[in-house]
Amino acid sequence: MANVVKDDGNGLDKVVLKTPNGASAEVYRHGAHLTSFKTASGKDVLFVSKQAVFKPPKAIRGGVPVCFPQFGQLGPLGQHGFARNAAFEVVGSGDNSVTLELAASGKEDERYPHPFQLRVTVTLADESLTQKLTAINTGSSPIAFTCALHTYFTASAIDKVRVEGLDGVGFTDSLQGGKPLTQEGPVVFDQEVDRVYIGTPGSIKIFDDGAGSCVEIVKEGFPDAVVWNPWVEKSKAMGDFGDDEYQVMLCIEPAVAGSGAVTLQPGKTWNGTQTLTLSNV
Ligand SMILES: O=P(O)(O)OC[C@H]1O[C@@H](O)[C@H](O)[C@@H](O)[C@@H]1O
Repeated sequence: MANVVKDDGNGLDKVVLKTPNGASAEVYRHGAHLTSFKTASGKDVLFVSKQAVFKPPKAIRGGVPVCFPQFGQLGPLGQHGFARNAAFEVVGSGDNSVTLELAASGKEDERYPHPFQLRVTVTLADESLTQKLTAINTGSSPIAFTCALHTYFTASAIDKVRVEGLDGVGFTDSLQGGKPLTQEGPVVFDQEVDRVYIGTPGSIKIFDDGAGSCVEIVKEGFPDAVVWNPWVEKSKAMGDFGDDEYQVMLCIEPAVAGSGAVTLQPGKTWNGTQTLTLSNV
């Protein structure tokens, strides 16, 4: 069931999805931002900061900001592009799904004077959720973009979490000026982490020994994955993030980043998806 809520209490519109067995998801029109995914078995998969600001154009801290048409600082635009700051329209819904669209005219930001359509479709099932990002070049010249589904996951405690699936994968370390390194073993968190893993496998798993759960991320179309935890000092420096919240979250972000930008010819379409599936371990 897809239900549009006209005012979430902050004056913003959101769409609530529910399955008959009790799974739910919430997607804001602002940024096509997924802010909640609760499974039928009762697990809250996504983290949203208690300090998050629900005031456009500011991006919401947590859930899944859509970074488009630029990931991070990989281009002339502001950090992570402008889609996460923009108002989307609801253009379709099904039993357990909703599609939101940004019809960009090319006037949104003078540093990116290209028309495009960006669609985000969220489909909910009892223990899984799929997010599909579709970009269409609606202009008359090629466009190039990088992007990410900047997914914030909950963690019972950050020292109880390990990320499997990146062993042997090369990454650039954003905390060392983009130094190229290779992952050895699982990714664990005992300090600030800000890395772009390049050319990753299609499945990455987050094991949370404190919660006795595993979230599998299956991605297509996104060659790369960003792994981020702000740790102590960066948490304190962010106004919309609690000082201690780095202990209960981590970001794994399917991305087009280190592998280089996608070039899309006029009239052509690009798709990227991630499916998040919860299981007990
Ligand atoms: O504060 P923002 O713009 O939402 O970015 C959060 C983080 O996003 C991550 O993707 C970047 O790798 C980090 O460097 C950045 O700090």
